[in-house]
Amino acid sequence: MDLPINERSLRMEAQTPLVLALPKGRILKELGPLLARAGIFPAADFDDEDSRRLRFETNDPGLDVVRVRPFDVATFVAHGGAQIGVAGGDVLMEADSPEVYAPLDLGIGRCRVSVAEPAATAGRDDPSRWSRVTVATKYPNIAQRHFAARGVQAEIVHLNGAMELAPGLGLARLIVDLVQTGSTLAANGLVETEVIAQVTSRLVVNRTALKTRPEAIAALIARFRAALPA
Ligand SMILES: Nc1ncnc2c1ncn2[C@@H]1O[C@H](COP(=O)(O)OP(=O)(O)OP(=O)(O)O)[C@@H](O)[C@H]1O
Ligand SMILES: O=P(O)(O)OC[C@H]1O[C@H](OP(=O)(O)OP(=O)(O)O)[C@H](O)[C@@H]1O
Repeated sequence: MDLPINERSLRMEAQTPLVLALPKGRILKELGPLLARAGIFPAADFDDEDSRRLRFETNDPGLDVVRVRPFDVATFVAHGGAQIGVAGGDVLMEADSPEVYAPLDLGIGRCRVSVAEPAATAGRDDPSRWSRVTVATKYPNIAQRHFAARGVQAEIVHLNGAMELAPGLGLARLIVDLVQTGSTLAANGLVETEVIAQVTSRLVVNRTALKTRPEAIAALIARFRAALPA
């Protein structure tokens, strides 16, 4: 019997593996044990840093994983290329996408997004009297929103790393960056002056996929939830 086109495409979609986008780097290292407790075992070369493959099957024929840069997890999930992913709260705040739903805090990648400035000048004048300030950051949206809420216009110098160098080299007065132990700031003569947000990594889901494949996605969320430490 011929099925109507909509029903046919829904059935085909239900047979396609879900794609889980995972961030390369430090979060992936912390995520390993959690994936194992959730019963998700990617193909053996997933852990091989020399492998050029980016998409991997798992022990579950209904689930593939892709390994992408941390910021790109939000983009893949927002566009529906990956239906589910793991992203830091910093990345989610920066992307601020209505298509990305974050139902589960995984409690890993714990740090904060903060403002920092040179120890030598910190506290010298009153920030509430500034009308503008130069800020070096890889988080232009977070920084702009943070200062705009205080009536200060942030002029952003967009860097992808080593923000801590910027004040000393005259690129910006302040930085907005991640802080965990504070040792990177201290090693570069900076002090944390304000915490903008606490950060952990979240399980994220594409909102449309949540409607089109609700059972498969709910089952995966439940597996991650059950894998969290009590
Ligand atoms: N010092 C830290 N302590 C704890 N979590 C951190 C720390 N630095 C980053 N994170 C978390 O890990 C995520 C990925 O950071 P990581 O440093 O691995 O990648 P990145 O250097 O930002 O990525 P890229 O390779 O694309 O530049 C961040 O988005 C944040 O949520
Ligand atoms: O407070 P701390 O414990 O010192 O951690 C903070 C540092 O960690 C992150 O950098 P990362 O090590 O990921 O290097 P990156 O700049 O290449 O992203 C962040 O950008 C800080 O530089």
